[in-house]
Amino acid sequence: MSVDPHVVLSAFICQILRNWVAKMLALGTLLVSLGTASAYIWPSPQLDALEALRWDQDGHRNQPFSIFIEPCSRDLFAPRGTPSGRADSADWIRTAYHDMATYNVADGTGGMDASIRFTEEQARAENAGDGFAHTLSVLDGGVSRYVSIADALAIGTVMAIENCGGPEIAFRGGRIDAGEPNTPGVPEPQQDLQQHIDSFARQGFTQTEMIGLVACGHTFGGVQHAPFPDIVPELNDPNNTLSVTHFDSTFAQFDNNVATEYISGTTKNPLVVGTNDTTNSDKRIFSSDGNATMLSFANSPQLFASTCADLFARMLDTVPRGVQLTEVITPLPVKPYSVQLVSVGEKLQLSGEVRFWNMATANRTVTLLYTDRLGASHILPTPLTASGTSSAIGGEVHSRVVRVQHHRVHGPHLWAEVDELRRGREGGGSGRGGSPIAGRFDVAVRTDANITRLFLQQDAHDSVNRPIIVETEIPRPAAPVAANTVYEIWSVDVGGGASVAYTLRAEIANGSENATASGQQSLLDLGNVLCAT
Ligand code: HEM
Repeated sequence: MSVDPHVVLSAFICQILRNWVAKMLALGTLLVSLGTASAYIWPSPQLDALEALRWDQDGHRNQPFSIFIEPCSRDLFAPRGTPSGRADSADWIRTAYHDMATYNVADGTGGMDASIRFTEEQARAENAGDGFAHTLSVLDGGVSRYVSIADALAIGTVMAIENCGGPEIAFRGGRIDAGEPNTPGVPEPQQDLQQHIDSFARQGFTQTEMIGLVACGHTFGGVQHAPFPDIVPELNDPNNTLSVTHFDSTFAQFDNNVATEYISGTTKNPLVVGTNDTTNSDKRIFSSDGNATMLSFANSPQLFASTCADLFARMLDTVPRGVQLTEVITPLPVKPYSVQLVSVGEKLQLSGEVRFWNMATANRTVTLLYTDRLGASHILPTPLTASGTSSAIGGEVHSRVVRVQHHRVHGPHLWAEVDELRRGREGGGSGRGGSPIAGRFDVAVRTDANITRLFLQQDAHDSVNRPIIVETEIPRPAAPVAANTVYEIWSVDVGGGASVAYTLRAEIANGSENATASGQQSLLDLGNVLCAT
């Protein structure tokens, strides 16, 4: 049998990965000195996925969210594309708040756990409107085994705030999706001030923080006529077809107008100047400290922004007791993507991309280097080509992606130099399996690797839509199928489905220990690492 040249799993690849990780650990001090103390160590499948969703927003390798809030007044669900007066960005922020607002600080239940996705919660009067269903249908596009629905909602919220003029929000990942609806508890406009103070206390916020969080949220969006006909009228306005009375004059923009207009008495906020005083909850809340907090926001856009940055982050980090969030996820200065080592005859070919965050400008030259097994350094002969730029936070920060293709390599260490700055580090190796059309994996396994189990993992959803993993065994061949003197081939047919993503994993008997290592790529681009030694 001939060896599929696209398949290789080797001790050599593992050596690259391990050396790379060791170097990244050594690099830790440098990362600290670059001001990215919380940058994690690549590779980490979960953090890689969260980092990409959080930061690779526009341009090259853009992730699925930001286009839905560009421009920030965009309403994907507007009837026949009319200017509806609504905005996806406002929906996402309100959805996150309503998901969190069930939190009970006393018993640790509720909080950001995507329980708002249950129709039972959405049917409650406290969750009037269809913005929750709209939001989740869009943000579902970012959910995977590494990104929970609640994490996707949190990232969408961060983007909506940041990309629409707001401050940078510290984002942590690791939220866990609820398996059932939470106890009700979202505040409603007809409740009195004491009920709101008590409600926010249960959620973990003081009265002053309540004023802040409501003002921060209500710098976006407004009240729609359909779900709240007793609060706002039908507008019969072709430029506001869903009759939304906005909280301030800039409903798709983060700014302190919600405070300046309130303090100056020009506000049209329907929860302040509504004709029915019973539902004027913003008025009662904003004035509950003699307007001191709102005055401070009106006087200082900076104070408003920094207060909102803190409160929004706390809102998103309010999770059920026992859920452990990650460190704040900052962009990795150097991040490899889709790094693959492919066997071609007796050689290995390296290809892939490296993202340089805010570092490699068009004027800089990027060089990849590697050391061979004897420790000698070499420069990859062909200069790297820029394959695009990506950006985040409304275009404030940019990364540059360079592509390395088909360089033959012989050594285990690889790193990047950006002009005089040596900061990048090398990527792992790869196995690449099967044709997406035929849906078959042929995996070359080292005969001396002592693999006890080889299997594929595939994303799926459980009965309440939480991401789960389905496993497919790759059986040990009944009779060894030798590829050459070093490898034998294990195979599995996975059926059709060109766009299915798989992770290839192995359990390896190492004395009495089992070890598992993995990476994730699509079937078309399986850039994985399987440590088989
Ligand atoms: C006492 C507390 C609160 C009450 C009574 C309240 C009430 C309301 C009401 C009645 C609406 C109209 C919804 C619609 O028509 O679809 C609304 C919209 C909104 N609320 Fe609140 N809210 C409160 C707190 C908050 C907080 C703390 C946040 C976020 C931090 C927030 C964020 C939003 C946003 C972004 C919208 C606009 C939604 C859109 O335009 O689609 N609210 N709120």
